[in-house]
Amino acid sequence: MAKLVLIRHGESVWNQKNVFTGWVDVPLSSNGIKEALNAGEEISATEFDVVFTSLQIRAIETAMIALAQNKSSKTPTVIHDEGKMKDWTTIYNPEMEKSVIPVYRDWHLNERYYGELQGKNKAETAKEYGDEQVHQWRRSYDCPPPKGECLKDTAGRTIPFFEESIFPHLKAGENVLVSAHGNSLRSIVMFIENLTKEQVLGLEIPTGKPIYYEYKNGKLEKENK
Ligand SMILES: O=C(O)[C@@H](CO)OP(=O)(O)O
Repeated sequence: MAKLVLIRHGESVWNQKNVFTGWVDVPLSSNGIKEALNAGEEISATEFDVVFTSLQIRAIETAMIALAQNKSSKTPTVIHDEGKMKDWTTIYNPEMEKSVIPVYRDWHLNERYYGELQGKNKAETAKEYGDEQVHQWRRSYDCPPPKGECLKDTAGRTIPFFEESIFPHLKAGENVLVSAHGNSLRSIVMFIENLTKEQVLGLEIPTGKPIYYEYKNGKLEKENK
């Protein structure tokens, strides 16, 4: 049996300002760092075999801060893969495998691209375009923000990555941590839990709160902790 833990990054400095972020690469706020520490405490007993994050610092920081609390004697280490080395142990000293948890960063897990809304205050945007229109842009499956990605577009990159790069580790019985973003994770949760377009409209993923699944008998089952 293998465990999958999904964590949305802790609060970012633009979450704190209520600003659309998307692909803008902002760090965690001090509250977000606290959330990452708390998440780490919560998952500290789980020994992870591999970690995946987006390319964005708020998700990478969250993973590394959370794993700093881990009971494992292994050290999370970002593998600078750049596609050149599929099996990192061939480049790094194979001995390292005993002391390292590989952390892979990949753009496919980046937050939904928010297009022209990036950098705009969410409350001001709602005043300008109306609450319902902004809700559709933020939470619907197939209504994209201006020049941005709808959730379906985001799923078009997160789900193939999940199936091709993450799932095989679960099948091999490895425990996997994924540190990503509110909407890139909504697209993954929608896929895992087979949610409808209507159901995903109401799906919110809070910052820094781990979501737990177990892989057994060929499928992922949610653990209600
Ligand atoms: O601004 C963003 O990138 C996202 C996540 O923080 O915002 P929302 O939750 O409104 O989709």
